[in-house]
Amino acid sequence: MISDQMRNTQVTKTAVNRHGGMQQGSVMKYRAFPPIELPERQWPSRSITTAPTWCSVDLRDGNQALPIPMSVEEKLKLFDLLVSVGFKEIEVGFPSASQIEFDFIRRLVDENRIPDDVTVQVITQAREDLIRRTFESIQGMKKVIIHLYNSTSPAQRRLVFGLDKAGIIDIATRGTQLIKDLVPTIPETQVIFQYSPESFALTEIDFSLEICEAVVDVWQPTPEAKIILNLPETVQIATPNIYADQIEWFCRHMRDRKSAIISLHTHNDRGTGVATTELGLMAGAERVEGTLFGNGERTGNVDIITVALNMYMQGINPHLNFGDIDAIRAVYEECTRMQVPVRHPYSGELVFTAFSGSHQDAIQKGMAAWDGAPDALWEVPYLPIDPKDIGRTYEAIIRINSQSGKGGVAYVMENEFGFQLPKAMRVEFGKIINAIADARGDELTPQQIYDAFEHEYLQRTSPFSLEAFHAEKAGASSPDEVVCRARVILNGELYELSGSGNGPIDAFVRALNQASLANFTVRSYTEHSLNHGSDARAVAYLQIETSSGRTFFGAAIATNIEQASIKAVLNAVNRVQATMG
Ligand SMILES: CC(=O)SCCNC(=O)CCNC(=O)[C@H](O)C(C)(C)COP(=O)(O)OP(=O)(O)OC[C@H]1O[C@@H](n2cnc3c(N)ncnc32)[C@H](O)[C@@H]1OP(=O)(O)O
Ligand SMILES: CC(C)C(=O)C(=O)O
Repeated sequence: MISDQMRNTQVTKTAVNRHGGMQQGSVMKYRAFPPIELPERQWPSRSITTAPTWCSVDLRDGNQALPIPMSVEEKLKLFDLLVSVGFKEIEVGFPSASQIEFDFIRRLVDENRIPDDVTVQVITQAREDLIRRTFESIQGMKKVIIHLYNSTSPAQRRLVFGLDKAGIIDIATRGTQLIKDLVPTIPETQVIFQYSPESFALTEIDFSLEICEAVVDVWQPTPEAKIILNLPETVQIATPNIYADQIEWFCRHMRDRKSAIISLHTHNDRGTGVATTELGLMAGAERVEGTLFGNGERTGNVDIITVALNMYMQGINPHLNFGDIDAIRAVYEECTRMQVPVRHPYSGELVFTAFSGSHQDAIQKGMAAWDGAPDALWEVPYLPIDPKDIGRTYEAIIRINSQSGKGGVAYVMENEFGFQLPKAMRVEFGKIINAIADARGDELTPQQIYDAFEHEYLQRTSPFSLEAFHAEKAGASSPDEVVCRARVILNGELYELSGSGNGPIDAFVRALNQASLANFTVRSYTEHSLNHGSDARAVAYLQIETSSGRTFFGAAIATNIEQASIKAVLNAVNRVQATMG
């Protein structure tokens, strides 16, 4: 008979299962991983000072997570890329998994594609047939890392293997022994042995140590011929400090630390793969397995590029070269059919781009202050590293939309088109661009910004236009005076003007004012050349103030600076007319 209480429990469970959704109230479905007892942990006060040994697992863990695993040709291409980036250890596959995996490894050997300073790694489960097949695949290699794994966590022991701890240790030690027995069959190959207690991070720490020491006892490594103990965070279940504690605990409790290389292999389920890896290094590990851009099972493996460039930005040479990140990304995307998200650290399309005004302003000032000397400290706000170090250009740093400000607009005008707008003009033009971006509700391209500049300042040919202008020194009696003659068209009518002043602009302005064609004074004037060589042109920027106190800029381009400045006067006056009528 079912009691009322049981019936109620069943009803509740059915309801939860049918409707799905997150558990409300007390969350009973999950629990925190127990902390590691490590009262005198050292890692929090350590820092990373040197690069670890990097091992790329793109061609194995990355590949096994792809909807369409890579072909032999794709794997070859990615392998060459990994070598060119500088990886000295590369896990090339799971040779017993498929013919493609096997054939790829054979191509590497038969076509002599493995550089002498690169060691390839192959993975196998602790099963005899798979181990033997693995040995077939590596025949003829000079050096290889054979990577044996079996899962050790309580859940996997119970659910996957149906074995107790002794049974799990037996799988690992028998696998190790078989590999050891087979090594003499490939005397031309130097074999390094790697063991992974898969799901290490979910395993009781003393059992992780017990199984690794059992494997060590079989393999018998020495300080000269070390074993690699790879301690994976196969699935992330805790905050990064727990993994760091696990690594430090393990290193401190090992019997023979000097005969082992401690390796990290983290995933990203909680989005903290980089953090766990960095803390794991602080906790004593000396090797890191991961992938480019973090490809891998589920949320991926740790992104080695991020870890390496995080070191680089702290002044540590990572000994991996990501100097052309876009080319690396292109090969990666082609081979894996994965896409690097636009906000991915260092490599995403938008990660060196600022849309917002205050960021743009600070970047523009930072870039202007940075002198580019090799020993100059990079301190451009909002750009943690110089994009050029990884082959990104400065062009896309500042992009303009309605969140942008005058600094960004000025940056685009200068960097894309060579216009050094005066400070006050930036304010005026910034507002014009902001209004356009707001109205369009879209990003403005540099060309659209230039077009707006041209339309607003350079192409103001009515109601005034200039037919001719000539200025010369007044003569010996007034050496500081300039006289000018100008032919100006206003609303289709030609005016012949003359005036004098302390320079051509002053003379022209006086001529316009004396003829009562306009009424203004000049507030500021700047000029610079626009480009060099035979087609050198000059740009003039001129700010006028009307009798009512309003100011307007005009700008003009011409092959000589005098022409540019006189046209800029009329362009400014035309803007007054267009605005005030
Ligand atoms: C965390 C990781 O990334 S580990 C690497 C995982 N990578 C891959 O699995 C990719 C390649 N794998 C494959 O191609 C296949 O799984 C193969 C070739 C390895 C094995 O194939 P199959 O034997 O057909 O299937 P399958 O993988 O399901 O085998 C499961 C069996 O292996 C056992 N097993 C799983 N892992 C191991 C291991 N490391 N050592 C020994 N036995 C293992 C399981 O307990 C299970 O045994 P059971 O059949 O008695 O229940
Ligand atoms: C085999 C091990 C190292 C692995 O891939 C993992 O734990 O993710």
